Amino acid sequence: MTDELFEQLEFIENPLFETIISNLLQQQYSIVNDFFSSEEVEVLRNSLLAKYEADRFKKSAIGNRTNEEVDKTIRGDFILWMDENNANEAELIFFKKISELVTYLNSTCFLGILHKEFHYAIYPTGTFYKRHLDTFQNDDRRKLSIVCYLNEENWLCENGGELTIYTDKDAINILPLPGRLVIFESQILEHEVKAVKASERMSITGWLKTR
Ligand SMILES: O=C(O)CCC(=O)C(=O)O
Ligand SMILES: [Fe+2]
Repeated sequence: MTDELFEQLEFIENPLFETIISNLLQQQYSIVNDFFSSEEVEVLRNSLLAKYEADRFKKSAIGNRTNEEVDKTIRGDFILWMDENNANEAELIFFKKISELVTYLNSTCFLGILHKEFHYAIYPTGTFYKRHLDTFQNDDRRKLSIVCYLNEENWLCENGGELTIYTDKDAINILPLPGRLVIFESQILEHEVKAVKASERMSITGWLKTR
């Protein structure tokens, strides 16, 4: 009986996910290049742009959905929440990969992630998101923040828009390169999006949450 159960639950080690876990344990963040292939980034970017052009994005707010306030001196991006239950083909690829990561985290680190929420984001030229923590006073369920960049291949340093993560010792500057995924501890690491100086910065941002 017991043998049967162990057979069914045979565990396959995933080197990429193992790297993410050891990065998180050591430094509370992980940067993964090419988490999504350039083809995957392209379909996701097209999906974002189609919805943006159909005017479905709204001005981002601070605070959570029950307690939100638009303040352009803090953040200037436009967002659209994704609906996993009505996902298009591109979004299904996205959610499948993220779900694999969540399943892995739950089975190896017992993180107890029960929910996830993601939104598309566009930062037009001139916009930014001032230094902040991704948790709310009235809700501490966000455990891990995930950002995935959907920009064109030729994103330049001069375009700005770096994600800066503040650790005890350093400020880590991360360019929003296509396919790059950044994952970090929501309740611990303050971070900011530096002003975009040229072009539009496109991404998907989300959170893995406990109950
Ligand atoms: O786009 C990024 O690099 C980070 C976005 C962010 O910090 C947020 O939406 O809370
Ligand atoms: Fe954030």
